Amino acid sequence: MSFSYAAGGAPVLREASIRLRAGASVGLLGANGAGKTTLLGVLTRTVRGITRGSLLLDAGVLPERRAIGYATQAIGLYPMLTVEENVGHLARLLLGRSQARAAVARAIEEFSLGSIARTRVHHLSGGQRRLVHLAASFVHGPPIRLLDEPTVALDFEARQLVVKLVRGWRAEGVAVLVTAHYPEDIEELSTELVLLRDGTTRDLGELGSVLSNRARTLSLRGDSPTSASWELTLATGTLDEVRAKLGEIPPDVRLSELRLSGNRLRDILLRDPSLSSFAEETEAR
Ligand SMILES: Nc1ncnc2c1ncn2[C@@H]1O[C@H](COP(=O)(O)OP(=O)(O)OP(=O)(O)O)[C@@H](O)[C@H]1O
Repeated sequence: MSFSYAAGGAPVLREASIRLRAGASVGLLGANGAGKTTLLGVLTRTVRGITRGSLLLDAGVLPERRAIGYATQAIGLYPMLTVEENVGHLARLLLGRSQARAAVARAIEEFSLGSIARTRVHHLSGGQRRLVHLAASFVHGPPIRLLDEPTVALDFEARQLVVKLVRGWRAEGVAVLVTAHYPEDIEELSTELVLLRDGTTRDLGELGSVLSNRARTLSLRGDSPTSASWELTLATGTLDEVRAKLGEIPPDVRLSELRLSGNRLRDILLRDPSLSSFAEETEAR
């Protein structure tokens, strides 16, 4: 499908398609302004503009609105209401009074918000607000969950909680679509990758296969804090290649005595492939 914000305006999305599956999580990659939020808006019908074609989710057409939970990038909470009241407001709207109470209790527990449940939102930190926003967005337990930059402002513990929750949702069969600015976050939150560039989506496949095509990196670092020039990084495809490189070091030299440009070797680091190097290369291309 394609999408423009105004008639006659340049399309933000040209050839975009997305396939979400129960129990899988698609990480949507793309530079600032690539159109990720727009794509989520089209999926949820929350943006106004000119859409051509249709977006299909799995084999069916877009399901009923309540089947989708959308945690937008911008936090939408009532600052003068408490955490419980904010989550409860959405629960009543989406589920009705009879089911709302239990759903709110579940969401408060799931997002570890018990200690601040009766605190007004305007007293909360940015990270706490983000968690409340996520809890409210998914209070109705939708089978499809879209998360636009869910890790913004979260500290390490809160971020780990979100990663754990998303993995748990997948295990329950929820279909997830997530955007994040840091490749590490996408790596932890996704099982599949889609790249959005020039308004066109490219299905990159499963995260595991994207990473298995990446090189391991072997770094040998010296003990001079001032000189960066003698950090030696060898990109290697397999562990055998790393062993072969190490094998090039004469056997009578102990690694601890190895000198690089006259400096003593301090540590050897073998890094597994990660999405960071992939993202850097894709953005440069
Ligand atoms: N309401 C709007 N009206 C007109 N143009 C818009 C509107 N919202 C976004 N755009 C434009 O659409 C393009 C895509 O924006 P979008 O927010 O979807 O990108 P993004 O990939 O989510 O970016 P980021 O990573 O910075 O969040 C940008 O050029 C932006 O200026």
